[in-house]
Amino acid sequence: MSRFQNSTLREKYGIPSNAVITIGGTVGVGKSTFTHALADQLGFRVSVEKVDNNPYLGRYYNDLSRWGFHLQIFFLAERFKEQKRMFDYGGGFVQDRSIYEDTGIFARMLYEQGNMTEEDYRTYTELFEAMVMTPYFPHPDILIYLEGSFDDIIDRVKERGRPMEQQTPVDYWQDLFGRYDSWIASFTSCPILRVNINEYDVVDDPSSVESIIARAAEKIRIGRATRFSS
Ligand SMILES: Nc1ncnc2c1ncn2[C@@H]1O[C@H](COP(=O)(O)OP(=O)(O)O)[C@@H](O)[C@H]1O
Ligand SMILES: Nc1ncnc2c1ncn2[C@H]1C[C@H](O)[C@@H](COP(=O)(O)O)O1
Repeated sequence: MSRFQNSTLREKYGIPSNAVITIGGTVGVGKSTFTHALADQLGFRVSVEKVDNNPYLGRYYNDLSRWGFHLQIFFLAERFKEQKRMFDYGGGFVQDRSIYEDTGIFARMLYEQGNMTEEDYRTYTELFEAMVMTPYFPHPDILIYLEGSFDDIIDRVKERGRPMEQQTPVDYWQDLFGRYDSWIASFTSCPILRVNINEYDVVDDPSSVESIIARAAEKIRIGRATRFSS
């Protein structure tokens, strides 16, 4: 079905055609799968991460401290280009992972683990802040945060089978999981909808995604009303 045929579901729940919906959550939780399912249901475009042609990701997993800064700069540049693309289209996007996770989770984790120097971390943070202050960076209308048990998520990482992730020690995923948990508890940059991965089934029960759309629509409506009235 084309994006435009599906826009009736967006209209049914009153989601503005220029909305930007970001999907967050730790590696393997199901963001990319959910991003495509949701975009299909709403008739929105997708904004996805560069994994297959990423020149640093494999090297990063082999040596975090050697390639950590390079990878963060690469992802920042990619997300900025995507941000500009979404801005140029005037919204209507579902985005796979927010830029807030790069800075608030990954870059910070590298720094706190001693895998990024203080100077590099400061340079990265200043670059991020300068980018966020441009007109291309309105906050998304909502962050749909996917969560589940650590064991279920690790099973998904194994099932997906990216070699570089399979050989990464479980401590890395455990640290990331804990950081996501604390990060989302204090996240305030835009409205949040927390969704447990057991609440929906994109393959066998598409109507479960519709109920998430209904809940997200309400948050978007309230978020916009609050933003535009203040
Ligand atoms: N709702 C779901 N039910 C079962 N498996 C899923 C579901 N969503 C994703 N998966 C599987 O879990 C793995 C990770 O999903 P993916 O969307 O790539 O996660 P992320 O983008 O968060 O890293 C993939 O193998 C995918 O097929
Ligand atoms: N900012 C990041 N730093 C380190 N690693 C990152 C960052 N953003 C994404 N990644 C990694 C994690 C995964 O191996 C791939 C794709 O992410 P996914 O959560 O599977 O969509 O890139």
